[in-house]
Amino acid sequence: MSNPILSIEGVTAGYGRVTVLRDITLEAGRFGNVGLFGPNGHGKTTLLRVVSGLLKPQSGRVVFDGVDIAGESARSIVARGLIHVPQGNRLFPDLSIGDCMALGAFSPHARPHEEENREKVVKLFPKLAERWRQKVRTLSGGERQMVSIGTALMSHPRLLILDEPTLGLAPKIKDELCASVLEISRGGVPLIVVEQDIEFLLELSQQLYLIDHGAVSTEIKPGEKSLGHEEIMSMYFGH
Ligand SMILES: Nc1ncnc2c1ncn2[C@@H]1O[C@H](COP(=O)(O)OP(=O)(O)OP(=O)(O)O)[C@@H](O)[C@H]1O
Repeated sequence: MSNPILSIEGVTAGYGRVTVLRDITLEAGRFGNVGLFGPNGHGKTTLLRVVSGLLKPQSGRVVFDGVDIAGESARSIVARGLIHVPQGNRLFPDLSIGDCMALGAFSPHARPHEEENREKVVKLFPKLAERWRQKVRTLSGGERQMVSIGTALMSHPRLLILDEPTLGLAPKIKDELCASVLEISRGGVPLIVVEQDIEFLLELSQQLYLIDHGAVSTEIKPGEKSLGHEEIMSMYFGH
């Protein structure tokens, strides 16, 4: 057991006058990977946006590696090695895969590791190596997701956040992607993952938080309780 690399302490946040997150407290990186789950629209993405500096919280602290980063710019948070892969492949369509990878390594802390990280990405996603000069707009959904995660790995993450990485993927591609995410985790990068596929989330995570109406309604730590698929579903939908 190690210290958490990230602690979210009493975070309240929202959009304009609408409050979405209410006094959220959780931690990541102490036991391994953290899985976040819960019904649609209950604030998971909003929480990730607060962590990565895309949304300023109304109150609370986001402590990454001992420093409160709440309200810091997204750019400086990336430079700390906290990397967020948002939902839905937000990539520049006219860049090639190679360009995306170079862009991922732009941050000063990532540049010295560019070559080693490129090798890791190519090993993890051999399909990308075959299409290195191909433009993003010509890629399939699965390939774009690989580019998104590959670009994040080029940023030399110390903590990697994935928002619904398997969303909308066909079963075979999804299986490939799940295997790659598990491989990333075995490589020692702690993950925070939002995912609707509970089986995958249970396989990947050592610690789980259920986000319900913008608050943590259940936390499951290793050894406390082991939840199966059916119990998780009943937490989701009620009895
Ligand atoms: N940019 C925005 N402006 C205003 N309201 C927003 C914005 N983004 C999200 N919301 C609102 O915040 C609430 C939480 O949305 P959020 O995307 O965080 O939920 P989620 O749990 O990640 O859902 P999903 O699983 O569907 O992505 C929703 O009511 C949504 O309408």
